[in-house]
This record gives sequence, structure tokens and C-alpha cells, in this order.
Amino acid sequence: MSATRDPRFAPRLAGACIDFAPEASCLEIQGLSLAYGDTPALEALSLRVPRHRVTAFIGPSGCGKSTLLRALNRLHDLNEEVVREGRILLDGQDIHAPEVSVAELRRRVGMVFQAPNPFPMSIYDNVAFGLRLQGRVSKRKRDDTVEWALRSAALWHEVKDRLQASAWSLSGGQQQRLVIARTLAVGPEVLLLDEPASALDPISTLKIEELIRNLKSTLTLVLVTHNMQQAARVSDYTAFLQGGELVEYGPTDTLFTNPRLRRTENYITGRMA
Ligand SMILES: Nc1ncnc2c1ncn2[C@@H]1O[C@H](COP(=O)(O)OP(=O)(O)OP(=O)(O)O)[C@@H](O)[C@H]1O
Repeated sequence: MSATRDPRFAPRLAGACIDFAPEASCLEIQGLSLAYGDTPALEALSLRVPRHRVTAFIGPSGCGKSTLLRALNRLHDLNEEVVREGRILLDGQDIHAPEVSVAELRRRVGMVFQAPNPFPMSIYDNVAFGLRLQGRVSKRKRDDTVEWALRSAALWHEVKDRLQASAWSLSGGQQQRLVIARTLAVGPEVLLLDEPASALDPISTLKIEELIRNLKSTLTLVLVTHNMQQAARVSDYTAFLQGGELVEYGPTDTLFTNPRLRRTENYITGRMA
């Protein structure tokens, strides 16, 4: 489905930022400011992330892309230096509300990092890991879910005959797809991807990009990338950040071909590192 054919996704421009109807939004960031001690990293940032779309965060090094992504599943909770203001809503619920379980939030909002990080165990056990933590699941159900997750991560055909082999025997690209399968196995609604292909060769990168495009039929995806061609290839919407601020947010094709602000244009045409 095209990003613009669904009327809920019709652009509502406010300045240089698109907005979505609340019912079309999966995540809503409201006035989020975040500092590491005295050093501000995000400044009163507001945006809605549309459901079942790929949204890319781009911007120069240090602009706050990863900080923002990590805030979406509360990865800053253990950093006592971090000071936060503002709210993040997942399906309308404040993710910092006292009744929210962080473990359940992280099940619903999965995260994949730059370097593949499979656990030191078999391929099967990696994917089954989260299911085992969830408690009693029959072996039959576990086997079915492991197969489903590996198929969804486009890895099943490469590993189905060696599920008991060590995950570390896989190539880097296969390991990253295994990590995605491990995340999918617990049934997330959102997948956060922090430079998921930057450590991979070009063919593995294309496989991850194809996977991201395919997963949006069932998931909401948010991608941090340094690679503007990658953002252009896989995302429906792009948010450009600079100095911790949201500068421009719009449909990816518009933002790359006809940005509304000079700051965005300077960045995407390479006039700024
Ligand atoms: N754990 C931390 N402690 C202190 N400062 C941090 C921490 N993590 C990030 N920062 C600072 O916060 C700012 C934003 O960093 P962040 O990693 O979010 O940027 P980024 O856009 O993802 O950068 P890059 O593209 O280089 O990964 C930077 O000034 C960075 O130095």
C-alpha cells in the first residue's frame, strides 16, 4: 500500500513538519527534552510515528538520533545522569506511567542495534529465548514460533537444517537477521533499528532493507541511519534532526527532493557533515 493512499496518512503540514491523525499514530512524542547531566541532547521534540510505516531519523553525528530511539523503549532508565521532560505515548498510553511494566514495553517495542548481538547459544535457542522467559509454552508452539520468526526474518531457508548450530557460526548479515527473528518471536508491535546494516556488506545490507520493507505490513518500524540513500530506499517518512531539535519531518520522497527548509537542503545535499 502506498504511504499516501490511505486518507489517514494525508499530510497535515505544520510548518516544516507533517502530522498524522492520532488513530494513525503508533507512537507519539510530546515535547521530549533529554539531557545527559548538564548536556542537552534533545530539545522539546514532538512528532507522531505512523503505524505500519517505516520512519527514518536522519541527521549529523551527535544530533540525538540514537538518544531519541533509545527513549522509545526506555533504554535510558538505568542511566542516573539522564534528565527527561515530556511524554512518549504508545497507542495513547504514557510509557512512563507507573503501571507500565518495562519488560512488557520492551516486548512490545523491540530494538535491534548496530552490531549483531546473538547470544552464545544455538540458533534455535536464540530465537526461543524470549518465549522461554515468558513462561510455559509447549514445545510444539515454541517450534512453530521459532520457524515463523525465522521465516519472517528471511533466514529460515539458510538455517533450517542447522538449528542446533551455534549462532556465532552465522555470517554477520545472518546474525543480524537472527537478532531480528529473536525480537520478532515475542510479538512486538514496533521495531526500533539503530543503524542495523552499518556493520554489514552491501548484499547483507540489501537483505536487511528488503526485510524492513516487508515487515511494515505487520509492524511499525523506526530506523536510525547515517546513510541517506538507505533512508530514501526503505522509509516512508523521514525526520531530520539537528542539534537535538526536529528540523523537518515529511514524506521521504518530498524531504529528499523538495525539502521545505534550507537547513534540511544543506544537509541532504552534503553541505554539512
Ligand atoms: N551515554 C551518554 N552520556 C553522555 N552523553 C551522551 C551519551 N550518549 C550520547 N551522548 C551525547 O548526546 C548527544 C547525542 O548523541 P546521540 O548518540 O544520540 O547522537 P546520534 O545522532 O545518534 O549520533 P551518531 O550519528 O554519531 O550515532 C551527543 O552530544 C552525545 O555526545
